[in-house]
Amino acid sequence: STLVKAGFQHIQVLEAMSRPGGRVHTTRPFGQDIIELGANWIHGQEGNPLFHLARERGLLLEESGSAKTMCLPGSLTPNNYFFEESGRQLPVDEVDQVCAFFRGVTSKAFGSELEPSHSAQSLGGYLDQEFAQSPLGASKVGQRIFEWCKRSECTDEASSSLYEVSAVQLCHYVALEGGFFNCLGPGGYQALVDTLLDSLAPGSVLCDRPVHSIHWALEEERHAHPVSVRCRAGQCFNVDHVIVTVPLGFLKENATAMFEPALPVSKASAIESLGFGTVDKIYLRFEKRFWPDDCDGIQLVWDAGPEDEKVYRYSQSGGGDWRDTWYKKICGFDTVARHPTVLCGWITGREAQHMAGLDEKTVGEACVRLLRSFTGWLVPEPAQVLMSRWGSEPFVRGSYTYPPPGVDAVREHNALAAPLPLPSDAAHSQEKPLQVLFAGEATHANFYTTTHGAYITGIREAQRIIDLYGDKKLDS
Ligand SMILES: Cc1cc2nc3c(=O)[nH]c(=O)nc-3n(C[C@H](O)[C@H](O)[C@H](O)COP(=O)(O)OP(=O)(O)OC[C@H]3O[C@@H](n4cnc5c(N)ncnc54)[C@H](O)[C@@H]3O)c2cc1C
Repeated sequence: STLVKAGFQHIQVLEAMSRPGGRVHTTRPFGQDIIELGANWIHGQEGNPLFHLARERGLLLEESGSAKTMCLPGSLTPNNYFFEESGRQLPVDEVDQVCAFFRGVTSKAFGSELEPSHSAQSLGGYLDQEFAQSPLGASKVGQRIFEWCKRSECTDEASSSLYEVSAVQLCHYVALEGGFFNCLGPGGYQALVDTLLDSLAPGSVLCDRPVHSIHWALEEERHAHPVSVRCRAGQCFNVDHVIVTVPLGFLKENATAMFEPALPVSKASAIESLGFGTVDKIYLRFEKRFWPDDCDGIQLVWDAGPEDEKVYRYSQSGGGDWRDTWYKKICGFDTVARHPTVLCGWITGREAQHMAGLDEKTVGEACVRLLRSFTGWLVPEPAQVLMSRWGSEPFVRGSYTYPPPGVDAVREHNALAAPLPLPSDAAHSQEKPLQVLFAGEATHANFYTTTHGAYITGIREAQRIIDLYGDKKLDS
Protein backbone atom coordinates (compact mmCIF):
# COMPACT_ATOMS: atom_id res chain seq x y z
CA SER A 1 0.00 0.00 0.00
CA THR A 2 3.00 2.32 0.52
CA LEU A 3 4.10 1.70 -3.08
CA VAL A 4 0.57 2.26 -4.37
CA LYS A 5 0.38 5.58 -2.52
CA ALA A 6 3.69 6.57 -4.14
CA GLY A 7 2.24 5.95 -7.60
CA PHE A 8 3.62 2.50 -8.41
CA GLN A 9 1.15 0.55 -10.49
CA HIS A 10 2.58 -2.82 -11.45
CA ILE A 11 2.53 -4.58 -8.13
CA GLN A 12 1.76 -8.23 -7.61
CA VAL A 13 1.48 -9.96 -4.24
CA LEU A 14 2.09 -13.72 -4.37
CA GLU A 15 0.73 -15.50 -1.29
CA ALA A 16 1.29 -19.23 -0.81
CA MET A 17 -1.72 -19.83 1.43
CA SER A 18 -5.34 -19.62 0.41
CA ARG A 19 -5.78 -16.48 2.53
CA PRO A 20 -3.79 -13.27 3.03
CA GLY A 21 -2.58 -12.54 6.58
CA GLY A 22 0.08 -15.14 7.34
CA ARG A 23 0.65 -15.28 11.09
CA VAL A 24 -2.39 -13.05 11.52
CA HIS A 25 -5.24 -15.55 11.37
CA THR A 26 -8.64 -14.45 12.60
CA THR A 27 -11.22 -17.25 12.63
CA ARG A 28 -14.82 -17.80 13.79
CA PRO A 29 -14.97 -21.48 14.83
CA PHE A 30 -17.31 -20.93 17.81
CA GLY A 31 -20.01 -18.77 16.25
CA GLN A 32 -19.90 -15.10 15.28
CA ASP A 33 -17.18 -13.91 17.63
CA ILE A 34 -13.56 -14.07 16.59
CA ILE A 35 -10.80 -16.39 17.76
CA GLU A 36 -7.24 -15.40 16.91
CA LEU A 37 -5.04 -18.37 16.02
CA GLY A 38 -2.03 -16.12 15.47
CA ALA A 39 -1.39 -12.54 16.62
CA ASN A 40 -3.83 -11.23 19.20
CA TRP A 41 -2.68 -7.89 20.62
CA ILE A 42 -1.03 -4.73 19.35
CA HIS A 43 2.00 -4.34 21.58
CA GLY A 44 2.55 -0.76 22.72
CA GLN A 45 1.06 2.51 21.58
CA GLU A 46 3.61 5.32 21.29
CA GLY A 47 5.28 5.16 17.90
CA ASN A 48 3.31 2.04 16.97
CA PRO A 49 1.96 2.59 13.44
CA LEU A 50 -0.49 -0.29 13.74
CA PHE A 51 -1.95 1.10 16.93
CA HIS A 52 -2.43 4.45 15.19
CA LEU A 53 -3.85 2.86 12.06
CA ALA A 54 -6.29 0.78 14.11
CA ARG A 55 -7.35 3.83 16.14
CA GLU A 56 -7.76 5.99 13.02
CA ARG A 57 -9.97 3.33 11.41
CA GLY A 58 -11.98 2.73 14.58
CA LEU A 59 -10.74 -0.86 14.87
CA LEU A 60 -9.68 -0.80 18.52
CA LEU A 61 -11.80 -2.33 21.21
CA GLU A 62 -13.84 0.38 22.88
CA GLU A 63 -15.11 -1.32 26.01
CA SER A 64 -12.08 -2.14 28.09
CA GLY A 65 -14.24 -4.56 30.12
CA SER A 66 -13.94 -7.33 27.56
CA ALA A 67 -10.22 -6.77 26.92
CA LYS A 68 -8.25 -9.84 27.96
CA THR A 69 -4.55 -10.18 28.53
CA MET A 70 -2.66 -13.41 28.82
CA CYS A 71 -1.25 -14.45 32.16
CA LEU A 72 2.50 -13.79 32.18
CA PRO A 73 4.70 -12.94 35.18
CA GLY A 74 4.49 -9.36 33.88
CA SER A 75 0.70 -9.22 33.54
CA LEU A 76 -0.50 -11.00 36.62
CA THR A 77 -3.88 -10.15 38.12
CA PRO A 78 -5.15 -11.31 41.53
CA ASN A 79 -7.81 -13.19 39.56
CA ASN A 80 -5.35 -15.64 38.08
CA TYR A 81 -5.78 -18.89 39.97
CA PHE A 82 -2.51 -20.77 40.45
CA PHE A 83 -2.70 -24.46 41.37
CA GLU A 84 0.02 -26.87 42.42
CA GLU A 85 0.19 -30.45 41.21
CA SER A 86 -1.13 -31.53 44.62
CA GLY A 87 -4.33 -29.57 43.95
CA ARG A 88 -3.48 -26.79 46.43
CA GLN A 89 -4.39 -23.31 45.25
CA LEU A 90 -1.43 -21.01 45.85
CA PRO A 91 -1.95 -17.81 47.84
CA VAL A 92 -1.92 -14.75 45.57
CA ASP A 93 0.82 -12.95 47.51
CA GLU A 94 3.17 -15.96 47.31
CA VAL A 95 2.79 -16.05 43.51
CA ASP A 96 3.03 -12.29 43.29
CA GLN A 97 6.32 -12.14 45.22
CA VAL A 98 8.06 -14.58 42.89
CA CYS A 99 6.58 -12.99 39.77
CA ALA A 100 7.67 -9.54 40.97
CA PHE A 101 11.20 -10.86 41.43
CA PHE A 102 11.07 -12.46 37.97
CA ARG A 103 9.86 -9.16 36.46
CA GLY A 104 12.71 -7.30 38.12
CA VAL A 105 15.47 -9.59 36.86
CA THR A 106 14.06 -9.96 33.34
CA SER A 107 13.64 -6.21 32.98
CA LYS A 108 17.35 -5.86 33.83
CA ALA A 109 18.08 -8.09 30.83
CA PHE A 110 15.70 -6.14 28.58
CA GLY A 111 17.08 -2.85 29.90
CA SER A 112 20.74 -3.63 28.98
CA GLU A 113 21.78 -3.61 32.61
CA LEU A 114 23.58 -6.96 32.62
CA GLU A 115 27.22 -7.29 33.60
CA PRO A 116 29.63 -8.40 30.83
CA SER A 117 30.01 -11.70 32.73
CA HIS A 118 26.54 -12.66 31.45
CA SER A 119 27.47 -12.19 27.79
CA ALA A 120 27.56 -15.86 26.79
CA GLN A 121 24.85 -16.89 29.21
CA SER A 122 21.35 -18.06 28.39
CA LEU A 123 18.40 -16.17 29.80
CA GLY A 124 17.48 -19.30 31.80
CA GLY A 125 21.01 -19.55 33.24
CA TYR A 126 21.07 -15.86 34.17
CA LEU A 127 17.62 -16.04 35.82
CA ASP A 128 18.57 -19.14 37.84
CA GLN A 129 21.75 -17.48 39.04
CA GLU A 130 19.85 -14.42 40.27
CA PHE A 131 17.09 -16.50 41.84
CA ALA A 132 19.57 -18.69 43.72
CA GLN A 133 20.97 -15.56 45.37
CA SER A 134 17.54 -14.36 46.47
CA PRO A 135 15.87 -15.49 49.73
CA LEU A 136 12.92 -16.66 47.59
CA GLY A 137 15.18 -19.22 45.91
CA ALA A 138 15.42 -21.22 49.13
CA SER A 139 11.73 -22.12 49.16
CA LYS A 140 10.48 -25.22 47.32
CA VAL A 141 7.21 -23.50 46.41
CA GLY A 142 9.13 -20.42 45.29
CA GLN A 143 11.23 -22.62 42.98
CA ARG A 144 8.10 -24.13 41.46
CA ILE A 145 6.50 -20.76 40.83
CA PHE A 146 9.78 -19.58 39.32
CA GLU A 147 9.68 -22.56 36.94
CA TRP A 148 6.17 -21.45 35.89
CA CYS A 149 7.53 -17.93 35.29
CA LYS A 150 10.26 -19.28 32.99
CA ARG A 151 7.82 -21.62 31.23
CA SER A 152 5.37 -18.84 30.52
CA GLU A 153 8.13 -16.42 29.46
CA CYS A 154 8.90 -18.97 26.70
CA THR A 155 5.66 -17.82 25.03
CA ASP A 156 7.03 -14.29 24.83
CA GLU A 157 10.38 -15.48 23.51
CA ALA A 158 8.92 -18.19 21.23
CA SER A 159 11.55 -20.57 22.52
CA SER A 160 11.58 -24.21 23.46
CA SER A 161 13.38 -23.15 26.61
CA LEU A 162 14.88 -19.98 28.12
CA TYR A 163 18.14 -21.99 28.28
CA GLU A 164 18.19 -21.52 24.48
CA VAL A 165 17.71 -17.72 24.49
CA SER A 166 20.50 -15.18 24.91
CA ALA A 167 20.34 -13.07 28.08
CA VAL A 168 22.30 -10.08 26.81
CA GLN A 169 20.80 -9.81 23.34
CA LEU A 170 17.30 -9.16 24.70
CA CYS A 171 18.24 -5.55 25.38
CA HIS A 172 17.92 -4.85 21.64
CA TYR A 173 14.20 -5.60 21.69
CA VAL A 174 12.32 -2.32 22.11
CA ALA A 175 9.00 -2.41 23.95
CA LEU A 176 6.93 0.58 22.92
CA GLU A 177 5.36 2.74 25.62
CA GLY A 178 1.65 2.58 26.34
CA GLY A 179 -0.49 -0.48 27.07
CA PHE A 180 1.18 -3.72 26.00
CA PHE A 181 -2.02 -5.65 25.32
CA ASN A 182 -4.07 -3.41 23.01
CA CYS A 183 -7.11 -5.36 21.88
CA LEU A 184 -8.77 -5.07 18.52
CA GLY A 185 -12.53 -4.80 18.11
CA PRO A 186 -14.96 -7.43 16.78
CA GLY A 187 -13.17 -7.71 13.42
CA GLY A 188 -9.93 -8.70 15.16
CA TYR A 189 -6.56 -8.52 13.44
CA GLN A 190 -8.10 -9.44 10.09
CA ALA A 191 -9.78 -6.02 10.01
CA LEU A 192 -6.31 -4.41 9.99
CA VAL A 193 -5.14 -6.69 7.18
CA ASP A 194 -8.29 -5.81 5.21
CA THR A 195 -7.57 -2.10 5.65
CA LEU A 196 -4.19 -2.60 3.98
CA LEU A 197 -5.60 -4.81 1.25
CA ASP A 198 -8.30 -2.24 0.42
CA SER A 199 -5.70 0.15 -0.92
CA LEU A 200 -4.51 -2.33 -3.58
CA ALA A 201 -5.97 -2.61 -7.06
CA PRO A 202 -8.29 -5.60 -7.62
CA GLY A 203 -6.30 -8.68 -8.64
CA SER A 204 -3.08 -7.45 -7.01
CA VAL A 205 -3.09 -10.28 -4.48
CA LEU A 206 -2.88 -13.81 -5.80
CA CYS A 207 -3.48 -16.48 -3.15
CA ASP A 208 -2.49 -20.16 -3.51
CA ARG A 209 0.65 -19.03 -5.39
CA PRO A 210 3.64 -20.50 -3.54
CA VAL A 211 6.86 -19.13 -4.97
CA HIS A 212 9.25 -21.91 -5.94
CA SER A 213 12.37 -19.94 -6.79
CA ILE A 214 13.78 -16.48 -7.31
CA HIS A 215 16.36 -16.02 -10.07
CA TRP A 216 18.20 -12.73 -9.74
CA ALA A 217 21.22 -11.02 -11.29
CA LEU A 218 19.95 -12.07 -14.72
CA GLU A 219 22.10 -10.86 -17.62
CA GLU A 220 20.93 -7.58 -19.08
CA GLU A 221 21.67 -8.67 -22.68
CA ARG A 222 19.26 -11.57 -22.51
CA HIS A 223 16.61 -10.41 -20.04
CA ALA A 224 14.46 -7.27 -19.91
CA HIS A 225 14.25 -7.54 -16.10
CA PRO A 226 16.92 -8.61 -13.63
CA VAL A 227 14.66 -10.88 -11.56
CA SER A 228 12.44 -13.81 -12.40
CA VAL A 229 10.03 -15.12 -9.75
CA ARG A 230 8.79 -18.64 -10.47
CA CYS A 231 5.73 -20.13 -8.80
CA ARG A 232 5.42 -23.81 -7.94
CA ALA A 233 2.55 -24.14 -10.40
CA GLY A 234 4.79 -22.87 -13.20
CA GLN A 235 3.70 -19.24 -13.50
CA CYS A 236 6.63 -16.86 -13.93
CA PHE A 237 6.90 -13.12 -13.17
CA ASN A 238 9.78 -11.13 -14.68
CA VAL A 239 10.30 -8.09 -12.47
CA ASP A 240 12.56 -5.22 -11.49
CA HIS A 241 12.22 -5.80 -7.76
CA VAL A 242 10.89 -8.48 -5.46
CA ILE A 243 10.26 -7.97 -1.73
CA VAL A 244 10.57 -11.32 0.01
CA THR A 245 8.51 -11.43 3.21
CA VAL A 246 8.47 -15.18 3.89
CA PRO A 247 8.97 -16.13 7.57
CA LEU A 248 12.41 -17.01 8.93
CA GLY A 249 11.16 -20.56 9.58
CA PHE A 250 10.37 -20.96 5.88
CA LEU A 251 13.79 -19.55 4.93
CA LYS A 252 15.55 -21.96 7.28
CA GLU A 253 13.99 -24.86 5.43
CA ASN A 254 13.95 -23.54 1.86
CA ALA A 255 16.41 -20.67 1.29
CA THR A 256 19.17 -22.87 -0.16
CA ALA A 257 16.94 -24.16 -2.93
CA MET A 258 14.99 -20.95 -3.42
CA PHE A 259 17.59 -18.45 -4.63
CA GLU A 260 19.69 -18.56 -7.79
CA PRO A 261 22.44 -17.39 -7.47
CA ALA A 262 22.65 -18.55 -3.85
CA LEU A 263 22.27 -16.04 -1.03
CA PRO A 264 25.50 -14.38 0.13
CA VAL A 265 27.21 -15.98 3.13
CA SER A 266 26.19 -13.17 5.52
CA LYS A 267 22.52 -13.73 4.76
CA ALA A 268 22.70 -17.52 4.83
CA SER A 269 24.41 -17.41 8.22
CA ALA A 270 21.80 -14.96 9.60
CA ILE A 271 19.08 -17.41 8.56
CA GLU A 272 20.90 -20.22 10.29
CA SER A 273 21.89 -18.45 13.49
CA LEU A 274 18.74 -16.55 14.48
CA GLY A 275 16.22 -18.69 16.35
CA PHE A 276 12.64 -19.22 15.21
CA GLY A 277 10.50 -20.89 17.86
CA THR A 278 6.99 -22.24 18.07
CA VAL A 279 4.14 -20.91 20.19
CA ASP A 280 0.73 -22.54 19.89
CA LYS A 281 -2.69 -22.00 21.38
CA ILE A 282 -5.22 -24.63 22.44
CA TYR A 283 -8.82 -23.43 22.56
CA LEU A 284 -11.31 -25.45 24.61
CA ARG A 285 -14.99 -24.58 24.28
CA PHE A 286 -17.31 -25.93 26.97
CA GLU A 287 -21.10 -25.99 26.97
CA LYS A 288 -21.09 -24.35 30.38
CA ARG A 289 -18.56 -22.33 32.35
CA PHE A 290 -17.17 -24.38 35.26
CA TRP A 291 -14.71 -21.83 36.67
CA PRO A 292 -15.64 -19.04 39.11
CA ASP A 293 -16.88 -15.71 37.74
CA ASP A 294 -13.87 -13.78 39.03
CA CYS A 295 -11.33 -16.25 37.58
CA ASP A 296 -9.17 -14.84 34.74
CA GLY A 297 -7.34 -18.09 34.18
CA ILE A 298 -6.01 -21.30 35.68
CA GLN A 299 -2.21 -21.64 35.87
CA LEU A 300 -0.38 -24.93 36.36
CA VAL A 301 2.57 -25.15 38.78
CA TRP A 302 4.41 -28.48 38.58
CA ASP A 303 6.59 -30.03 41.29
CA ALA A 304 9.36 -30.25 38.66
CA GLY A 305 8.32 -28.67 35.38
CA PRO A 306 10.23 -28.70 32.07
CA GLU A 307 11.87 -25.31 32.74
CA ASP A 308 13.36 -26.54 36.00
CA GLU A 309 17.08 -26.49 35.25
CA LYS A 310 17.70 -30.08 36.37
CA VAL A 311 14.73 -31.38 34.37
CA TYR A 312 15.85 -29.43 31.30
CA ARG A 313 19.48 -30.64 31.49
CA TYR A 314 18.41 -34.26 32.09
CA SER A 315 16.11 -34.13 29.09
CA GLN A 316 18.84 -32.53 26.91
CA SER A 317 21.20 -35.34 27.80
CA GLY A 318 18.64 -37.83 26.50
CA GLY A 319 17.09 -38.68 29.86
CA GLY A 320 13.36 -39.48 29.98
CA ASP A 321 11.15 -38.85 27.02
CA TRP A 322 9.65 -35.38 26.97
CA ARG A 323 7.17 -36.61 24.33
CA ASP A 324 5.42 -38.66 27.01
CA THR A 325 4.93 -35.56 29.13
CA TRP A 326 4.53 -32.92 26.38
CA TYR A 327 1.48 -31.45 28.21
CA LYS A 328 3.74 -30.33 31.08
CA LYS A 329 4.82 -27.46 28.86
CA ILE A 330 1.29 -25.96 28.89
CA CYS A 331 1.51 -22.87 31.10
CA GLY A 332 -2.15 -22.66 31.95
CA PHE A 333 -5.54 -21.79 30.53
CA ASP A 334 -6.62 -18.16 30.19
CA THR A 335 -10.19 -16.94 29.74
CA VAL A 336 -10.93 -15.51 26.30
CA ALA A 337 -12.45 -12.16 25.30
CA ARG A 338 -16.06 -12.41 24.01
CA HIS A 339 -16.19 -16.17 24.77
CA PRO A 340 -17.45 -16.76 28.32
CA THR A 341 -17.19 -20.56 28.02
CA VAL A 342 -13.83 -20.81 26.23
CA LEU A 343 -10.34 -21.29 27.70
CA CYS A 344 -7.07 -20.79 25.83
CA GLY A 345 -4.02 -22.86 26.72
CA TRP A 346 -0.49 -21.80 25.69
CA ILE A 347 2.34 -24.17 24.78
CA THR A 348 5.77 -23.62 23.20
CA GLY A 349 8.77 -25.25 21.62
CA ARG A 350 9.37 -28.88 20.74
CA GLU A 351 6.36 -29.87 22.89
CA ALA A 352 4.13 -27.59 20.77
CA GLN A 353 5.55 -29.19 17.64
CA HIS A 354 4.87 -32.63 19.07
CA MET A 355 1.31 -31.64 19.96
CA ALA A 356 0.70 -30.56 16.37
CA GLY A 357 0.96 -34.24 15.39
CA LEU A 358 -1.82 -35.25 17.79
CA ASP A 359 -5.52 -35.03 17.05
CA GLU A 360 -7.93 -32.63 18.78
CA LYS A 361 -9.55 -35.40 20.83
CA THR A 362 -6.23 -36.53 22.35
CA VAL A 363 -5.18 -32.95 23.13
CA GLY A 364 -8.61 -32.13 24.60
CA GLU A 365 -8.43 -35.21 26.85
CA ALA A 366 -4.96 -34.27 28.08
CA CYS A 367 -6.14 -30.73 28.90
CA VAL A 368 -9.21 -31.94 30.77
CA ARG A 369 -7.04 -34.37 32.78
CA LEU A 370 -4.79 -31.46 33.76
CA LEU A 371 -7.67 -29.17 34.67
CA ARG A 372 -9.35 -31.85 36.78
CA SER A 373 -6.25 -32.98 38.63
CA PHE A 374 -4.88 -29.49 39.38
CA THR A 375 -8.15 -27.79 40.38
CA GLY A 376 -10.21 -30.67 41.73
CA TRP A 377 -13.24 -29.03 40.07
CA LEU A 378 -15.90 -30.87 38.11
CA VAL A 379 -14.56 -30.25 34.62
CA PRO A 380 -16.83 -31.46 31.80
CA GLU A 381 -15.59 -32.73 28.44
CA PRO A 382 -15.07 -29.84 26.03
CA ALA A 383 -17.66 -29.43 23.28
CA GLN A 384 -14.96 -28.28 20.83
CA VAL A 385 -11.17 -28.27 20.74
CA LEU A 386 -9.14 -26.15 18.33
CA MET A 387 -5.37 -25.85 18.16
CA SER A 388 -2.97 -23.78 16.11
CA ARG A 389 -0.13 -25.74 14.49
CA TRP A 390 2.35 -23.05 13.48
CA GLY A 391 5.38 -25.35 13.53
CA SER A 392 3.94 -27.68 10.93
CA GLU A 393 2.49 -24.91 8.73
CA PRO A 394 4.66 -25.45 5.60
CA PHE A 395 4.88 -21.75 4.71
CA VAL A 396 5.72 -20.57 8.22
CA ARG A 397 7.42 -23.35 10.25
CA GLY A 398 7.20 -21.71 13.65
CA SER A 399 5.83 -18.61 15.32
CA TYR A 400 8.44 -15.89 15.75
CA THR A 401 12.12 -15.02 16.06
CA TYR A 402 14.40 -15.06 19.12
CA PRO A 403 18.14 -14.51 19.73
CA PRO A 404 20.04 -17.68 20.78
CA PRO A 405 23.07 -17.36 23.12
CA GLY A 406 26.31 -16.33 21.44
CA VAL A 407 24.57 -14.74 18.44
CA ASP A 408 25.06 -11.06 17.60
CA ALA A 409 21.36 -10.57 16.97
CA VAL A 410 21.46 -7.00 15.65
CA ARG A 411 24.10 -7.93 13.10
CA GLU A 412 22.08 -10.97 11.99
CA HIS A 413 18.74 -9.13 11.78
CA ASN A 414 20.45 -6.45 9.68
CA ALA A 415 22.16 -9.04 7.46
CA LEU A 416 18.77 -10.63 6.87
CA ALA A 417 17.31 -7.23 5.94
CA ALA A 418 20.06 -6.25 3.47
CA PRO A 419 18.83 -6.03 -0.14
CA LEU A 420 20.55 -7.87 -3.01
CA PRO A 421 22.88 -7.30 -4.67
CA LEU A 422 24.81 -6.26 -1.57
CA PRO A 423 26.54 -2.94 -2.31
CA SER A 424 29.80 -4.51 -1.05
CA ASP A 425 29.61 -7.48 -3.42
CA ALA A 426 32.15 -6.81 -6.21
CA ALA A 427 30.82 -9.69 -8.35
CA HIS A 428 27.47 -7.91 -8.64
CA SER A 429 28.65 -4.28 -8.50
CA GLN A 430 27.59 -3.41 -12.07
CA GLU A 431 24.10 -4.82 -11.66
CA LYS A 432 20.81 -3.07 -11.09
CA PRO A 433 20.29 -2.24 -7.41
CA LEU A 434 17.51 -3.49 -5.14
CA GLN A 435 16.67 -6.63 -7.06
CA VAL A 436 15.74 -8.77 -4.05
CA LEU A 437 14.60 -7.01 -0.87
CA PHE A 438 13.70 -8.61 2.47
CA ALA A 439 10.97 -7.66 4.94
CA GLY A 440 9.09 -9.39 7.77
CA GLU A 441 9.40 -9.40 11.55
CA ALA A 442 12.73 -11.26 11.57
CA THR A 443 14.36 -8.42 9.61
CA HIS A 444 13.80 -5.82 12.35
CA ALA A 445 16.55 -5.61 14.99
CA ASN A 446 14.32 -3.99 17.64
CA PHE A 447 10.72 -4.96 16.88
CA TYR A 448 11.24 -8.58 15.82
CA THR A 449 8.39 -10.94 16.86
CA THR A 450 5.69 -8.28 16.44
CA THR A 451 3.12 -7.30 13.84
CA HIS A 452 4.26 -3.68 13.99
CA GLY A 453 7.82 -4.89 13.34
CA ALA A 454 6.60 -6.74 10.27
CA TYR A 455 4.59 -3.73 9.09
CA ILE A 456 7.45 -1.26 9.57
CA THR A 457 9.85 -3.47 7.60
CA GLY A 458 7.40 -3.61 4.68
CA ILE A 459 7.32 0.19 4.59
CA ARG A 460 11.11 0.29 4.95
CA GLU A 461 11.58 -1.84 1.83
CA ALA A 462 8.92 0.00 -0.16
CA GLN A 463 10.67 3.24 0.73
CA ARG A 464 14.00 1.94 -0.60
CA ILE A 465 12.33 1.41 -3.98
CA ILE A 466 10.57 4.78 -3.85
CA ASP A 467 13.89 6.49 -3.06
CA LEU A 468 15.62 4.66 -5.89
CA TYR A 469 13.31 6.18 -8.49
CA GLY A 470 13.15 9.59 -6.84
CA ASP A 471 11.22 12.00 -9.03
CA LYS A 472 11.38 9.83 -12.14
CA LYS A 473 8.01 9.38 -13.79
CA LEU A 474 6.43 6.09 -12.84
CA ASP A 475 4.44 5.62 -15.98
CA SER A 476 6.36 2.61 -17.31
C1 LIG B 1 0.54 -17.80 18.00
C2 LIG B 1 1.08 -16.44 17.66
C3 LIG B 1 0.74 -15.35 18.46
C4 LIG B 1 1.23 -14.08 18.15
N1 LIG B 1 0.84 -13.02 18.90
C5 LIG B 1 1.22 -11.77 18.56
C6 LIG B 1 0.68 -10.63 19.22
O1 LIG B 1 -0.18 -10.75 20.09
N2 LIG B 1 1.11 -9.41 18.83
C7 LIG B 1 2.05 -9.24 17.85
O2 LIG B 1 2.43 -8.09 17.56
N3 LIG B 1 2.55 -10.31 17.18
C8 LIG B 1 2.16 -11.55 17.51
N4 LIG B 1 2.61 -12.63 16.80
C9 LIG B 1 3.64 -12.43 15.78
C10 LIG B 1 3.07 -11.82 14.51
O3 LIG B 1 1.95 -12.57 14.10
C11 LIG B 1 4.13 -11.86 13.44
O4 LIG B 1 5.31 -11.23 13.91
C12 LIG B 1 3.72 -11.13 12.16
O5 LIG B 1 2.40 -11.45 11.79
C13 LIG B 1 4.68 -11.54 11.07
O6 LIG B 1 4.36 -10.93 9.86
P1 LIG B 1 5.28 -11.20 8.59
O7 LIG B 1 4.69 -10.43 7.50
O8 LIG B 1 6.70 -11.03 8.96
O9 LIG B 1 5.13 -12.78 8.32
P2 LIG B 1 3.83 -13.64 8.01
O10 LIG B 1 2.62 -13.03 8.63
O11 LIG B 1 4.16 -15.03 8.41
O12 LIG B 1 3.68 -13.53 6.45
C14 LIG B 1 4.53 -14.22 5.59
C15 LIG B 1 3.71 -14.76 4.45
O13 LIG B 1 4.58 -15.39 3.51
C16 LIG B 1 3.85 -16.46 2.94
N5 LIG B 1 4.78 -17.38 2.27
C17 LIG B 1 5.67 -18.22 2.83
N6 LIG B 1 6.33 -18.90 1.89
C18 LIG B 1 5.87 -18.46 0.69
C19 LIG B 1 6.17 -18.79 -0.66
N7 LIG B 1 7.09 -19.70 -0.98
N8 LIG B 1 5.49 -18.15 -1.65
C20 LIG B 1 4.55 -17.21 -1.35
N9 LIG B 1 4.22 -16.88 -0.08
C21 LIG B 1 4.88 -17.49 0.93
C22 LIG B 1 3.15 -17.07 4.12
O14 LIG B 1 2.08 -17.90 3.69
C23 LIG B 1 2.70 -15.83 4.88
O15 LIG B 1 1.40 -15.42 4.51
C24 LIG B 1 2.09 -13.91 17.05
C25 LIG B 1 2.40 -14.99 16.22
C26 LIG B 1 1.90 -16.24 16.52
C27 LIG B 1 2.22 -17.38 15.62
